[in-house]
Amino acid sequence: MSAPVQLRNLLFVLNPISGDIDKAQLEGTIRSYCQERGRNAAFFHTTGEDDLARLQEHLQQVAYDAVFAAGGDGTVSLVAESLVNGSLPLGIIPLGSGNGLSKDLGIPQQVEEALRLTWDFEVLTMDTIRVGGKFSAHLADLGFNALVVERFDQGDVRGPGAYIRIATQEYINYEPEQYHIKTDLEEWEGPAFMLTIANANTFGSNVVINPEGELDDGQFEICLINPFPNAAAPGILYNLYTSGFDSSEYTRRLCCSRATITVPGKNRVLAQVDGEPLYLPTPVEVEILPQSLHVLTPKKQSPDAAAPGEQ
Ligand SMILES: Nc1ncnc2c1ncn2[C@@H]1O[C@H](COP(=O)(O)OP(=O)(O)OP(=O)(O)O)[C@@H](O)[C@H]1O
Repeated sequence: MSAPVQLRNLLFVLNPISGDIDKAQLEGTIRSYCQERGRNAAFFHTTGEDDLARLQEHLQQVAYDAVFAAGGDGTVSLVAESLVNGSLPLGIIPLGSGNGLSKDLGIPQQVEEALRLTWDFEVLTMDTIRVGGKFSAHLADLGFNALVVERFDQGDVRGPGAYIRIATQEYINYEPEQYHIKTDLEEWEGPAFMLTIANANTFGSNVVINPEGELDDGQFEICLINPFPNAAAPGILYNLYTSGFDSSEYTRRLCCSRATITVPGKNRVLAQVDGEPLYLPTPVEVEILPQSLHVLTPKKQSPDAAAPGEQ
């Protein structure tokens, strides 16, 4: 699987509802940016219904050199799944409220700067994960955060303020679940406040749940936050925002390439997968798909000489 050196025909998958940006204007910006650099831009609009099947069908009918997700984490995950195990690279134009994977990849958060990936890029071939049969490119979890993501998804208010308000309300009465985890390397059993299955490092909120995790090492991490007394909460939060996940006595990470997660007494469990809440049947089987997705990332050292349009 190798990506073409020059990208000419580009598909932009747009989520009309993500981000607070005018999409007609955005299409115009993308179209003229690409035209000026000799690229062709086509657009695919998500509807919220059958988007994966429709996109896969479209990609079978029309040949592109790369597919860009212009939306939030959900749109990025959708486009990534349509490209997994294929030869086309994924580009990301971050528009959502979190944009976790784009941040982990070092992609600029401004549209005009992210568009530079259409002509100036490196290709990373990263791992992806299957969690209970669902595709995940970034982070999935069971426990407290999954509950907050579900409540957030059901509410009308967006943004970090709404997320923090819901998290504070839910924290007061939250009862941690008991989990049994069997990986290809070890076994763990106990209660957990939160259990994150991490291919990447950082949530869109900038919480670093999996410091040092590599996107292309053929492994994923299960990051556990064990139940903790209220007095320990500020310290744990501080660690999460300062890449200090491993410094707490209440946290632990299991590194593996396969795992079975059982939740005693439950035949399904609430999860969030790449930002989307859903129920997974238990036991939850998790496996890595090594080096299964090409992604466009900014060049580490862009040559000053290469001007737009020269490629
Ligand atoms: N045309 C549409 N109408 C309604 N919902 C849509 C449409 N297109 C996609 N969706 C839904 O949008 C969600 C994905 O949103 P996305 O992640 O792109 O943006 P976001 O929620 O604003 O960002 P973030 O995930 O970063 O918070 C999915 O649940 C998908 O089903």
